[in-house]
Amino acid sequence: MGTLAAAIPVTAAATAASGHAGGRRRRPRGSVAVRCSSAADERQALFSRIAPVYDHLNDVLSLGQHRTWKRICVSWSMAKRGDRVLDLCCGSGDLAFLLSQKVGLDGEVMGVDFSGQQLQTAASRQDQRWKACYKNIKWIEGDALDLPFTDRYFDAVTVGYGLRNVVDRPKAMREILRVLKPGSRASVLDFNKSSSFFTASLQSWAIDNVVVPLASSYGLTEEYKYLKSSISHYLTGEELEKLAKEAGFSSGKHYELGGGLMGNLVATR
Ligand SMILES: C/C(=C\Cc1cc(O)c2ccccc2c1O)CCC[C@H](C)CCC[C@H](C)CCCC(C)C
Ligand SMILES: C[S@@+](CC[C@H](N)C(=O)[O-])C[C@H]1O[C@@H](n2cnc3c(N)ncnc32)[C@H](O)[C@@H]1O
Repeated sequence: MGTLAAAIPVTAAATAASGHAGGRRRRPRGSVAVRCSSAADERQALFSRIAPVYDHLNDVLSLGQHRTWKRICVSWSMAKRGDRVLDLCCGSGDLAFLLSQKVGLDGEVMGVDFSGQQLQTAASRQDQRWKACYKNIKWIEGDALDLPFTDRYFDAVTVGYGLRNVVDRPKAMREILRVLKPGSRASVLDFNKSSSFFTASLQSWAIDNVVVPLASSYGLTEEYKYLKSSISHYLTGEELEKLAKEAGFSSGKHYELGGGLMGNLVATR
């Protein structure tokens, strides 16, 4: 049974955003975007379940390194002061907050995620932060496969650990292309599906022997076991570059980070 997937504003500000988003793409009157994918529902539920401890476990399990990888992802998006940018699959907002500092109060940041719980975490983090620029962020509950924005709307898009988790990656890349202005970039950070036996073995060992056991102490064994299987079903850097070109991007280049444990695709429209 699918559930309604629509840009349901999380806050009053987001209500404005969905209006400011250049208007939604028009659907025939009376129609709704219905997500008929139990896999998507399961992932939405998974990320909602882990929302309360997500940030903490990321910091502990990566020894804070994920923040470095996210800064690189945002830097490579080429977002600059005054830009209108999208953090897709924003979760608790790490990349959106980094983008906010890049674009400043003259710019706009839209954080989109289909997990209301993740967005609630993001919104409460925003309330607790003192930097004035963070007022330029709006959180929108929406689906990466059916973005509530008009064509050529954004100057940059970031996706942090999101593309691996969407159920239709080619469709997600086509949506990202659609909402990007010509010549603009998508910067897609995720785990690297390494061709190096050593790196792949280290990554697998760390997840089996550190990540999952610690997650188990929070009652999240299955959620973090999903992490390992999702990486095994992800795309290699070369396949990500091909995915970008097939979606219509003029170029796509994948760079390994963190000794090959992570990777970042930079795709230019
Ligand atoms: C920010 C990171 C992962 C986000 C993330 C993505 C997912 O798809 C998940 C799916 C299910 C549960 C959780 C997640 C999730 O948290 C990357 C850093 C956090 C990782 C959980 C830790 C990865 C450890 C590395 C394999 C080894 C690090 C070695 C060294 C300490 C740098
Ligand atoms: C691992 S988290 C990444 C969060 C954040 N970008 C970060 O870097 O920490 C993946 C996020 O993608 C979201 N997500 C997965 N599929 C989605 C979809 N089809 N539409 C919107 N969000 C989606 C999940 O709800 C989750 O918050």
